[in-house]
Amino acid sequence: MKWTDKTWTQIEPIYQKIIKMPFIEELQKGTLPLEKFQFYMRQDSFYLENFARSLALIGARAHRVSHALDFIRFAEGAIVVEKALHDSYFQEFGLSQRGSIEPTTHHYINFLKSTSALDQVEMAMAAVLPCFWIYQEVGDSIYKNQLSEDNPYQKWIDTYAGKEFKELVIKAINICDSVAENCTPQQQERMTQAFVEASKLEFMFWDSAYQLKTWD
Ligand SMILES: Cc1ncc(C[n+]2csc(CCO)c2C)c(N)n1
Repeated sequence: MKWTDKTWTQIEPIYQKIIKMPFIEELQKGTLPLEKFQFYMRQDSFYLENFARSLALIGARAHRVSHALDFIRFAEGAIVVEKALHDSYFQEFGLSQRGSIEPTTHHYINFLKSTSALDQVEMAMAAVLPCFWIYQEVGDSIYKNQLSEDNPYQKWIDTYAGKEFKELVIKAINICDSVAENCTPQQQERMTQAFVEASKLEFMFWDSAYQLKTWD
């Protein structure tokens, strides 16, 4: 059994909880209060910038040059493609400043940075995989179950439900499976742990946006 198949079954309960979150259900219906989406977008803009730096660092540390190139391209994608989504929403919703990094974003960013700098590169690859894979599953699930045709969050949905994004995710999944093959069972277990932790942080990221959770 592939490492990714085995590992996804571990986070299936977290994924099921994510698709039933009010943030996701209301995003799907288009009824999510603008204030909550704006909070999410502002925090996500900090997240993306730091996530891209982690991807570039993983690229630099990858053993195979083809993986280095893939991660450098992922890093570029995080800045170019998703930043464009942010810029258009920042403009559309009149967001001028992003404010400051709130607790969950702070936690997630620092988890990614320390994992990609200090842990074995295979663990770092596993830690960034939920960011790709969960977004693709959530994007697909929203797209399939969508009722409203006039959704202010359609651009967000289309970014993650598209064919292009799916190909990117398959690439990230295949890289993890190929590095896992050369790992010991203990190392594979540590990869799984990093994957599970990042999945919990994905849940928390949406939950904190829904609750507008700040340091104060
Ligand atoms: C909290 C949070 N987690 C994941 C993503 C999705 N995402 C961000 S960068 C990237 C890879 C390259 O495009 C992906 C899939 C997000 N936007 N915000």
